[in-house]
Amino acid sequence: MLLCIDCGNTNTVFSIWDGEKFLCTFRTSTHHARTSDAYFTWFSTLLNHHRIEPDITDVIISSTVPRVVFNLRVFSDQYYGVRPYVVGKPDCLLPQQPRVDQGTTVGPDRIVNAAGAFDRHGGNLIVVDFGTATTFDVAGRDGAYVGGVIAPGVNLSLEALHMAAAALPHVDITKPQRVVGTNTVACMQSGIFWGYIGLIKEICARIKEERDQDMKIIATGGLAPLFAQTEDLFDVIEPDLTMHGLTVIHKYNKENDN
Ligand SMILES: Nc1ncnc2c1ncn2[C@@H]1O[C@H](COP(=O)(O)OP(=O)(O)O)[C@@H](O)[C@H]1O
Ligand SMILES: CC(C)(COP(=O)(O)O)[C@@H](O)C(=O)NCCC(=O)O
Ligand SMILES: [K+]
Repeated sequence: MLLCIDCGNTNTVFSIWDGEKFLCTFRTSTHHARTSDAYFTWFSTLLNHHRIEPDITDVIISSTVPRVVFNLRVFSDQYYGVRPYVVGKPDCLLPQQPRVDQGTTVGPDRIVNAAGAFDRHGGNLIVVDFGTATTFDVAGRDGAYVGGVIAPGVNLSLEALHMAAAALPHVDITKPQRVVGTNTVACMQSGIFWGYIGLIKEICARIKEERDQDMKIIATGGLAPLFAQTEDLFDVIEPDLTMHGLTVIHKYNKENDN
């Protein structure tokens, strides 16, 4: 069985793939100081709770936080005797090489999103990923990551208002009833919600225009359904897209004897 680990700047997600389906998905906050033993304590407790006894033979990791990779490698080695594939490292093969400026680093989550989306939908698409940052990851006709857009994440934007302005409270995002808010919280929610609707529409339209092609738009991340409520922004919403991409890259490595 394959353990897929997707480590974002806010949350780290573990999923076990049995070759046909994901058996379970567990989420914890990302902390670079978490030790291999702490990962195991957390993970094995949840597995016991759900009465899952996996036979983990392979591990693949995507991490947007470089510092956590060391402890995840130790975790994989100590507890499963497995050398993990780490997306973005030279010893993890990619089905398609990213086509970006020389010397630039691409977030591994974005490469994984492009691979996962290409596997399900073919080439020429935009993945909108609502994470700590909101990213637009563009995959070309052959499925390669060819670039994209990085915008501040939804919660990050709300937090920034709260941090910088003494009179603005911490608020959670929801769809406001009206555009014109009649209290502080409603005003802030309106700014972020409708601002994001505009941002998503404008960026996707401009990407399509720039590439002179119609492109499928796939959304992932917890907040995708919230924005899809109002308008037809996405062709499809796939919460497990990054995890699926990890299984695709793992399969590619196996098929190529890596
Ligand atoms: N279902 C959800 N509802 C509301 N907020 C969410 C949901 N899922 C994620 N978020 C928020 O989106 C932000 C990023 O989430 P996540 O996808 O875990 O980011 P990352 O992959 O960068 O770690 C967090 O601030 C989190 O609170
Ligand atoms: C853009 C990101 C911060 C998004 O990370 P996330 O929101 O998933 O935590 C991450 O993909 C990253 O650090 N990228 C490196 C720069 C790039 O992709 O061009
Ligand atoms: K992400």
